[in-house]
Amino acid sequence: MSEAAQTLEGWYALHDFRSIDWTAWNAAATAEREEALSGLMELIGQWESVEERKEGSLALYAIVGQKADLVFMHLRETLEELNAIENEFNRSAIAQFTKKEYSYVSVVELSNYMGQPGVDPMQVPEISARLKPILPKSGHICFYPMNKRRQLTDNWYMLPMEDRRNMMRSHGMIGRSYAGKVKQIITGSVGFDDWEWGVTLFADDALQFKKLVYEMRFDEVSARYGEFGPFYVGNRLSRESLAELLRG
Ligand code: VOV
Repeated sequence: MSEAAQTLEGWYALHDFRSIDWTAWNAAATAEREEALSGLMELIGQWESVEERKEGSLALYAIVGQKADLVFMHLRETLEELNAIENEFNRSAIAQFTKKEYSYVSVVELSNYMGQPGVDPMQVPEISARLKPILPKSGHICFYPMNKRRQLTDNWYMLPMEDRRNMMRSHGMIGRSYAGKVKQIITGSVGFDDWEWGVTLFADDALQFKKLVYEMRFDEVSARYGEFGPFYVGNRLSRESLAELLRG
C-alpha cells in the first residue's frame, strides 16, 4: 500500500448555492419583500459578527450564469454550526423566494507534501492561520470540486509518496507564481461530499482564474490525475449590493 499523505484539518466549510425565485419575488407585496430583505440582512449581520470574533467566516458572491444566483460560503468550527446556519436560512422569510441549487460540504485541509521533517506544523503560526482563514474580500470567487484520478494506468492513490510529493511541488510552484493575484482555499471532502476536494479561488481580476487553471492543466498532477466538476464564478456582494440586486 502506498503511504497516505497526512492531512491537517481546520474549519468546516459549507458552500450554499441558491437561486432567487424571481417570479415569486416580483409578485410579492413591497412590505413582504422589505421584511424578507431585512431578515436576510440580519442573518448576514450575525454571520459577519461571527467572523469579527474569529469563530468562522463568510464569503457572499453573486454567481454569473444560470447555475445559481448566490453563493454563501460559510466556515465554522463544527458541522453542527453549518447545519444550524442552513436551517436558519431555510426558516427565514427570504427562503420562500429562493431555491436550493447546489451545496458542498468539506473541511479546510492542508497536506504534508510540503511539510518540513521534524517540524510540528501546528506550531507554525502561518499554518494554523491557513486552517482557520478569514475569507478574502476579493472582487471575484471561483469554485469547483475535483478528484484525483483512480484508473488502472493513472492511479494517484497507488503512486509512491515521493512521486506525489514531486508533482505537488511543481503544482505549488505554479500556484506561488500567482501570489498576490489569486488566493486558494483547498477543502477536503472525502467522506463528506461527492468529490474529493473543493477548490475555492479568490481574485480581484477574474481573468487570473482562467490563467491559473489553464496553466495548471499542463502540469502533470492536473493534466494526468485531475478530474473536475462544474465551475461556478461570481462577483462579490456587499450587503448594499445584495439589497440593490433584490430591489432592482
Ligand atoms: C493559487 C495558487 C495555489 C497554490 C499556491 C497552491 C499550492 C498548493 C500546495 C503547496 C499544496 C500542497 C500542500 C497543501 O497545502 O495541501 C496544494 C494542495 C492542493 N492543491 Fe493547490 N495551490 C494553488 C491553486 C490550486 C488550484 C487552482 C487547484 C485546482 C487544480 C486545477 O488544476 O485546477 C489546486 C488543487 C489542490 C489540491 C486538490 C490540493 C490537495 C492535493 C492532495 O493530494 O492533497 N490548487 N496546493
